[in-house]
Amino acid sequence: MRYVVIGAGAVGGTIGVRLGEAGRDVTLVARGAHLAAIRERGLTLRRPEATVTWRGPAADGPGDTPLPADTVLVLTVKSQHTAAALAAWVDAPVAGGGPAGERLPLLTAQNGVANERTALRLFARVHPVCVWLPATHLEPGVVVANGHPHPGMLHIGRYPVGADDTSRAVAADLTAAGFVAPVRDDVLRWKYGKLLNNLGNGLQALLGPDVPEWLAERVRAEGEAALAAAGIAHTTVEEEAAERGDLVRHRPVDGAQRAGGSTWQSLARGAGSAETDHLNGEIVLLGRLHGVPTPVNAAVQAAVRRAVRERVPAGGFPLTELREMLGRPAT
Ligand SMILES: NC(=O)C1=CN([C@@H]2O[C@H](COP(=O)(O)OP(=O)(O)OC[C@H]3O[C@@H](n4cnc5c(N)ncnc54)[C@H](OP(=O)(O)O)[C@@H]3O)[C@@H](O)[C@H]2O)C=CC1
Ligand SMILES: CC(C)(CO)C(=O)C(=O)O
Repeated sequence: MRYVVIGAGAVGGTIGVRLGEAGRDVTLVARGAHLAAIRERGLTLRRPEATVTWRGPAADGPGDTPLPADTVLVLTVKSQHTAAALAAWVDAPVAGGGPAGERLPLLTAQNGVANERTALRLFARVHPVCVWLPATHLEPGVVVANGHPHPGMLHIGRYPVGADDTSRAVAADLTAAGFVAPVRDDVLRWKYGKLLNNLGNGLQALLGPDVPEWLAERVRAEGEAALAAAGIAHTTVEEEAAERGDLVRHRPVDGAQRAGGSTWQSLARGAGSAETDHLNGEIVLLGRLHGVPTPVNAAVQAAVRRAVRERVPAGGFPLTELREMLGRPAT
């Protein structure tokens, strides 16, 4: 199988370079200064054990040449970019006839739980991936992958349930590339468990590493209540941690710890958007549908949108203002 990684940033860059190192045929899709840097100097992947530079095909879209029929598309853009990325690829011609949306499997290797439904409107074969992979992308052409001894854990299945030959074949390639890659019949249950974990992403992006415990607990408690009211199953923290065990731990790279999670990185890069409306926003949506109040998740959404708009530096949002937004002024 060949892999086209759409959005070769922190996660996509790590997956793509590792698959390439394992001898798989990989094309990295990127845009802007990052694409220019990859084309000029290759993609540098810094890891705890070594730094490697990947030099292979890099593209900004599908182009006119039909994609080989054994291509697997791996979507690794942030959730707010999913619809645009899929629209660019759905009608790409495939060798032997037919468009990518009908012929090719699409992996959604992203946080959040809405990408799969968005994808299934356009792609007939959607494979959710639950991504545990600590990586950082702050400068063009460079990705830092802190996972050790394995770069990450990638649970894979078929949407909406089950697993098939493609899930198993991709898992085998990911395993050959060094990842822990369990095949799951219930991969969405793992993704909902991960969603609860990712409710802290926005708080970390706003406040930095010292997020008050009461805030982290409130976003999670609201999340658990909304999922329970909606009748949605999710993995527990303990279940996920037991699976990961010592297989994927954070290790410093070039003497530096990982700076912050994926939403923190969006603010640190001064990106024009963040993923929070698809993480905390998913809980707010479920709360509205099922009559569960979710004021803290809604405040985090609003605060992150404001931080993006006003270009607040990562971790630089005043806690007092967040408290005001929650109707809980500083005492
Ligand atoms: N970073 C991490 O450690 C982890 C991230 N995740 C999840 O993985 C997903 C990806 O996150 P992450 O890797 O951090 O994100 P990044 O922003 O590092 O990488 C995504 C890349 O995709 C590019 N992109 C966006 N739209 C397009 C497009 N239409 N065509 C080509 N390139 C495009 C972005 O460019 P631009 O910068 O211009 O927008 C960016 O370079 C998210 O859902 C995230 O929550 C999950 C676990 C860990
Ligand atoms: C779990 C965490 C916070 C770190 O890997 C992540 O998923 C992210 O950065 O988005």
